[in-house]
Amino acid sequence: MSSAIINGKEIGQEIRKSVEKRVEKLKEQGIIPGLAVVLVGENPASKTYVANKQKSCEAIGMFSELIKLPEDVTQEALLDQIRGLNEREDIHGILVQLPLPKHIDEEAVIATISPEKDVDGFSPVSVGKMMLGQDTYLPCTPFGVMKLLEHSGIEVAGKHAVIVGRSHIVGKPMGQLLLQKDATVTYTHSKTPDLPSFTKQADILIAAVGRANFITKEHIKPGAVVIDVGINRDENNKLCGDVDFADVADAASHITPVPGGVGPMTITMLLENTVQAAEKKLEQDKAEKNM
Ligand SMILES: Nc1nc2c(c(=O)[nH]1)N[C@@H](CN(C=O)c1ccc(C(=O)N[C@@H](CCC(=O)O)C(=O)O)cc1)CN2
Repeated sequence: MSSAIINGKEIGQEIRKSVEKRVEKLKEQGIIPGLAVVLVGENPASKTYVANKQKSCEAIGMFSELIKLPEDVTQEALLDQIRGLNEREDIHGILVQLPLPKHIDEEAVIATISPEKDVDGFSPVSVGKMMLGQDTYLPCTPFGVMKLLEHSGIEVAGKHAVIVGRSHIVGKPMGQLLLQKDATVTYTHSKTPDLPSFTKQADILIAAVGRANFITKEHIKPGAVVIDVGINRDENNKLCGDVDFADVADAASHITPVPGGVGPMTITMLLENTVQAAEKKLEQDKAEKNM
């Protein structure tokens, strides 16, 4: 069997074109959607992701501002920066690049971002709303996976989705979004005994465990859709996912590559969420004017 490769770069570009049109519309009404990106320290991967986020914003006419803080910034100084951004009229979305240095309380930082500007969808308010199926900003990576499935014509309802991984930013919300589309969801993780006995039941397998080439053919039911959320380096320092692509490709009906699969969708959905935030703010301002 040969599998269809889901091209996240292409699908992401298509979505970005429609987001760009919405940016143009906002600009006609005097609004430039603005994203503030807070980067703490010198983590090389984080620096690359942040640079890509800024470049992607600028490419579709959005405004982006980088707030670069030293590795030893205090918790209070970081919270002050976020409180300041919460008040700014020209900033519609705020994100704090993760991971943060160990001395910083990540949960407190995320909880300080105003829910109206939480375009990463990580704050307790956003997570609660997502769980309840209410209107909110969805976390960009799981949101991007849902878009990949939709654009690839993959039906989710009635399917058995198995998630490998239980992180707050990918695994947990991923299962929730699939559940909301009527999939039957099983969560597994690095400590699940006899993992293949679970993953082999998956019509849709989401690998988000953070281990290079961890998922092999023995984990896959023939014809399964395999979505690789991992971003790792192998023993030769080559970028790779959680799925051993060469081993699994023939068994899967559809598969995402790394790079070029889920990764580009994460930034695409960040653009979508930020434009949504600017649109909501405009509507709110109009409603207040008419009161
Ligand atoms: N505040 C956040 N922090 C982090 C998030 C997040 O969504 N919000 N996710 C990850 C990192 N990340 C975005 O921040 C991210 C990772 C990877 C990619 C991507 O496009 N990957 C490319 C390969 C890039 C490369 O060559 O290294 C791909 O897979 O094709 C985008 C965004 C953790 N932190």
